[in-house]
Amino acid sequence: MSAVLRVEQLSGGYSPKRSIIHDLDIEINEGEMVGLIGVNGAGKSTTIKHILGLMTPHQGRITINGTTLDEHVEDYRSSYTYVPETPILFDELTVEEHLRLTAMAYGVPEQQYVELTEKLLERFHMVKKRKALSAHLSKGMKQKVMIMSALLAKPSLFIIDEPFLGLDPLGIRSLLEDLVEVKRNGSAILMSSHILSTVEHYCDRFIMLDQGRIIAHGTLDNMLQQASEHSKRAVSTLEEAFYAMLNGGEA
Ligand SMILES: Nc1ncnc2c1ncn2[C@@H]1O[C@H](COP(=O)(O)OP(=O)(O)OP(=O)(O)O)[C@@H](O)[C@H]1O
Repeated sequence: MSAVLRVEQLSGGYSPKRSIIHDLDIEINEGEMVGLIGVNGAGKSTTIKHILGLMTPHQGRITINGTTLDEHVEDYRSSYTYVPETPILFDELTVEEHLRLTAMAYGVPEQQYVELTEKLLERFHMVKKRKALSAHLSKGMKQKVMIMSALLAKPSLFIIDEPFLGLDPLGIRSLLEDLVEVKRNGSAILMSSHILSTVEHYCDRFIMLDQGRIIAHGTLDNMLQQASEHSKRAVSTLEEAFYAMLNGGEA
C-alpha cells in the first residue's frame, strides 16, 4: 500500500505566533478510510484546512500522492475533493449543472459522466431534483449535491467533514456504501465526524485529537486498548474510548 496523504510534523494556526495544531503525523494509504475525531475545538477543521492548502503551516510538510502544494499546485488540488460540513453551492445552478461543472473541473470523460450521474442521482434519491436550482433545495439535498460531486470526481483523496448531520437515513446508507466502493477502488478517505457509533463500523483507523495534538490513533482495537490502559477498565466501543481518553480517564 502506498501513502496517498502524508502529513509530517504539522503545526499551524490562524496567527503566525500561536499554533493551534501541534506536530501532527498522519498517513492515509490507498483504500483506507481514516476517522478524525475529537471534541469541539480539538483542531479537526484546522487540520483539514491545512491539508486543503487553505492555511500555511507554521512547520511540517503535507503531500498528496508525493506532491506538496508548492511543488505542483494544480496536481495537488485536483488530487482531492472536499465535502464541507456546510454545503457550498452556486444558488443559480441546478443539481445537474453542479455535477457537470465538477466533471469539467476534474476532467471526467463524457461517457463516465453520463453513467455515473444517472447512478448517483438514483442512489441519492435526487432524480426528481436534477433540474432544481440549488437555492431551492433542502439542507440535506444540498449536502447530497456536494457528496455526489465528490463521488463523480473520483479523486485519490476524499476529505469529508461531518457528513451525516444533514442526511436522512437513506442518504447516510448510500454515502457509506459508496465510500466502501471508493475505498475498494483505491482512493483514500479522511472523514471527520462526531457520530462515533457510525464511523466505528466503517473507518479502518482513527486519529483522536485533543487541543491540537494526537492523543490516540490506530485501528478500533488499538483505540480500545489505549483507552482501556488509560482508564484502567475494559472499553468496548469507540464512544467509550472517546470518553475514557478525554474525560480524565473515566469511561
Ligand atoms: N477562523 C479562526 N480564527 C481563529 N481561531 C480559530 C478559527 N477557527 C477556529 N479557531 C480556533 O481553533 C481551535 C480549533 O478549532 P477547529 O475549528 O479546528 O475545531 P474542530 O475540532 O473542527 O471543532 P468542531 O468539532 O466544533 O467542528 C479552536 O480553539 C477555535 O476557537
